[in-house]
Amino acid sequence: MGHEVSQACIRRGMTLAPVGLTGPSMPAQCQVQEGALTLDVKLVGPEAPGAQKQALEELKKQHGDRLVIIDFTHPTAVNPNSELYASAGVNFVFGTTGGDREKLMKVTADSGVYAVIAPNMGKQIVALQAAMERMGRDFPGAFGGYKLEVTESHQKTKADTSGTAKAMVGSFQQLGVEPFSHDQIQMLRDDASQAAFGVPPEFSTGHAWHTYTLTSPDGSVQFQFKHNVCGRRTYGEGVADAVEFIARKALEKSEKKIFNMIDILEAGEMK
Ligand SMILES: NC(=O)C1=CN([C@@H]2O[C@H](COP(=O)(O)OP(=O)(O)OC[C@H]3O[C@@H](n4cnc5c(N)ncnc54)[C@H](OP(=O)(O)O)[C@@H]3O)[C@@H](O)[C@H]2O)C=CC1
Ligand SMILES: O=C(O)C1=N[C@H](C(=O)O)C[C@H](O)C1
Repeated sequence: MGHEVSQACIRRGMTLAPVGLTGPSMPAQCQVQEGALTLDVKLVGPEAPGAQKQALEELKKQHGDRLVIIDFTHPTAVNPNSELYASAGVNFVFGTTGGDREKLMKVTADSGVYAVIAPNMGKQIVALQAAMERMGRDFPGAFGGYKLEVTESHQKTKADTSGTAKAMVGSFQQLGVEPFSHDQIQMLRDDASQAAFGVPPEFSTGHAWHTYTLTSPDGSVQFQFKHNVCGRRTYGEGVADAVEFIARKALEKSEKKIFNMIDILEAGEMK
């Protein structure tokens, strides 16, 4: 996702910072290619204590509120990274799923930085999430007694359960489905079950397929909602929308500081 979001931001005319934070197994630098452009990015890993914070503070000194950090890392980095951004006072767009989400929201709110935090940046999926949230609010209990089944398939490197599926389950619960916990979400992470689910093999290293099935108590009525994404380009485009949005909110000194992608869609600012 680091490459995908960098490329999308370059396509929108933004400037990519020459420094990025990374995890323990990454090299000291990488190249981002978009069109005819090739950019070198220095990578700062977590090995040297304080180096990541120092890198952020230097970038902030140079770019002020025009600097937006984009985080697509790992569930184990969700809380340490959000604490790092909060302590360095940098605004951010956060697509990483998992971690302690309540703590993430609290640290961000207490810090006063501007942030977009969302488990899915794909415009049409954000619209589906918004529609399901609204249906849950407008017609609570409309699917009373229905049984929910959720299957999600992602590349085998994905460490956690789909954050999007978890958010959708919240709306189905509002609609009155039988009790359903996140542990009941069926995760597919191996080639054989992904092929049986219909995922094209060329996307085994980057896809997100979700199916939600709701069945009436007597089995006579069934609803199915699906969103199947091959590749990751759609998220990169959503991230570029989020970066433009949050940079503007910071420059305007907006009173509301924390947003999700539904807020951006509702503001008419997803391209
Ligand atoms: N909101 C959305 O629309 C989307 C969300 N996602 C989410 O984004 C996250 C990343 O996905 P993806 O790019 O596929 O994952 P990858 O595993 O391909 O990449 C994650 C990168 O983050 C690095 N990393 C690990 N720890 C840290 C850290 N503490 N600080 C900085 N970098 C770190 C890893 O380095 P190393 O290998 O050394 O650990 C790796 O290079 C997942 O949570 C995924 O669910 C993905 C797509 C869309
Ligand atoms: O890891 C991914 O790829 C994705 N992660 C997000 C999630 O956990 O819901 C969004 C999308 O499914 C892609």
